[in-house]
Amino acid sequence: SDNITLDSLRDSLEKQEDFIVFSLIERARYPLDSPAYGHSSCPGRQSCSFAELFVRTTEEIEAKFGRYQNPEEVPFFSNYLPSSPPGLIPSFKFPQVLYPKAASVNVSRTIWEVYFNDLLPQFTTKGDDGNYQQAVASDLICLQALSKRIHLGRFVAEVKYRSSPQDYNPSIRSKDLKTLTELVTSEQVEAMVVKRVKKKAEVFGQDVTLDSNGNQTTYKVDPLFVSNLYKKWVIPLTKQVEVNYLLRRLG
Ligand SMILES: O=C(O)C(=O)C[C@]1(C(=O)O)C=C[C@@H](O)C=C1
Repeated sequence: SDNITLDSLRDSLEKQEDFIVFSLIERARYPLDSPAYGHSSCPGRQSCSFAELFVRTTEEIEAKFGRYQNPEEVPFFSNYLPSSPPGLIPSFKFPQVLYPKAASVNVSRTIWEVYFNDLLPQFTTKGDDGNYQQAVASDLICLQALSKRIHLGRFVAEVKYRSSPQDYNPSIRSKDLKTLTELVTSEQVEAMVVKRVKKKAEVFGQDVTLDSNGNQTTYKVDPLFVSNLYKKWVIPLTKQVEVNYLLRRLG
């Protein structure tokens, strides 16, 4: 856990951008497919959407096979997860970096709501092609990628705190959200991230054609949508995770 530095975490955040852009591109292959988000029957509960049922069921299987042994992974429906049968998962000791009382900081609910209500209709076309399983499987990949990125804020906060606890302690004690937010903010880094993800969306998502007549470049996902996603949601939620984590750091 001593090997983790702010630079290594920023490196990880940068690599995760590739996966986030690719997963958005993959989901954008299908239209909105809105029936997948309407209600269907859900065992043991009154009702839930087809998408929610798919995510719950997949998380159950992934939990059994050890996905959440890695503290970087955060499920959307932690209440229903089964434990793994003894001996199934090869043993591995993940470094324990997080402060136990702050590790459970979680914005999964917000990510879920923002993704389905705000984001999805923006980067998919209108329409229904019946590929509901494929669409929600791609949604889950996007959701997991966004959640992992945003919840990495817990590790970023831990590393920042360890490097200068004296800077943070007074604001943690007085629960001063404004100062804590200022302390974790680097506007320069944020501007660079937003610019870089736009470029990645341009490079990874441009439609490739051999036709040299039309020189109008088109993209599978609008690069401006991707940079706005980061500016409006991904970075602010990461900072919210950082601040909420710090608030529990002395508990
Ligand atoms: O790199 C950091 O220091 C972070 O805290 C991560 C992050 C981000 O979400 O990309 C968030 C807050 C900072 O203002 C800069 C960047």
